[in-house]
Amino acid sequence: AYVNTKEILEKASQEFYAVPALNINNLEFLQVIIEAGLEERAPVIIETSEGAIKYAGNGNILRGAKLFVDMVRAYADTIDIPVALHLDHGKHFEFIMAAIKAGYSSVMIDASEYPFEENLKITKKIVEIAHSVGVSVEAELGRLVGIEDNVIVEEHEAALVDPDEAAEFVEKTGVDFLAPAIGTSHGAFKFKGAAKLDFDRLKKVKNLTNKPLVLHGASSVPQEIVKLAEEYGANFKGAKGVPSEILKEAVRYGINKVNTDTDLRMAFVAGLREFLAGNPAEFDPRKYFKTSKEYVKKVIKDRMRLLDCANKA
Ligand SMILES: O=C(COP(=O)(O)O)N(O)CCCCOP(=O)(O)O
Ligand SMILES: [Ca+2]
Ligand code: NA
Ligand SMILES: [Zn+2]
Repeated sequence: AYVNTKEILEKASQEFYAVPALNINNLEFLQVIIEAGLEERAPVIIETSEGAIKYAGNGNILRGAKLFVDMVRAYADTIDIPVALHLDHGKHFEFIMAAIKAGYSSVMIDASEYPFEENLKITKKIVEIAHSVGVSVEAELGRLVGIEDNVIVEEHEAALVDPDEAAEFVEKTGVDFLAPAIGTSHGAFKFKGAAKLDFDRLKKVKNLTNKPLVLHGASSVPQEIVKLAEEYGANFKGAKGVPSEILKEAVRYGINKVNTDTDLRMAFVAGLREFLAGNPAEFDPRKYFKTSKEYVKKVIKDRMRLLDCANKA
């Protein structure tokens, strides 16, 4: 069934587990996400960035948003696990409104690079609009460090969430779930030294807001996948993610939505490189993504179990 993201996350927050939020840009990732959800009996949160919407719609924003809603609902309306579609990192009003108009379950307004009062004002406006038509809202406090396409934030501006600000922010904006920056970053090259998240801030944000919380930049970048891809020509020197143990701890302290994109991308490209190296004669697009899809599906199923949302559908 096609549901509101808030429904999935409120339950997760009550029961202290988390749900992976899985980014898609094409049909193949959607297919394996749905299969994984059905096999693990897990709730599914699918999300698309603004870049994904541009990509799917050949630059036409409303067409891209509509395409994703129709693709996701074609699956969601025909299966018995809850499925939600979320706009990830909505930074531009045009994309947020297109997602709402197209029928997304929820939208993120990411105004976290602006000063607090500005972020609050912008977020409040989006919440009023979205809530008026039953769409739930995610917002972000603090800044991620790192680069992922157009999700680029200057390193020196990196600032972790201020827990006292979080309480005021949630109170004044009415936002449904919050992404507090606690030390992660987007992409495959996280952390300067050892992987470390600021759990002290996380616990405070949870206690002060009592809202479902979102961890961005949460991919683990499993080394076996990095090695496999490199065996077939990839160059992922220095790739590093969030270790599973740290993710589990984040869930214990109140994280309920775990944004995962890089791990899916790495698994897909490792599988693609391996398949193409071993099948020089293959050119059927229903065949040459086979290994990629198997690897992505396994990453998703493992993460559903790690976050304890398996059998929670
Ligand atoms: O927090 C995350 C995922 O973090 P991860 O990189 O650790 O998987 N996300 O919000 C996903 C970011 C997707 C950005 O994609 P574009 O390239 O389309 O802009
Ligand atoms: Ca941000
Ligand atoms: Na998001
Ligand atoms: Zn993110």
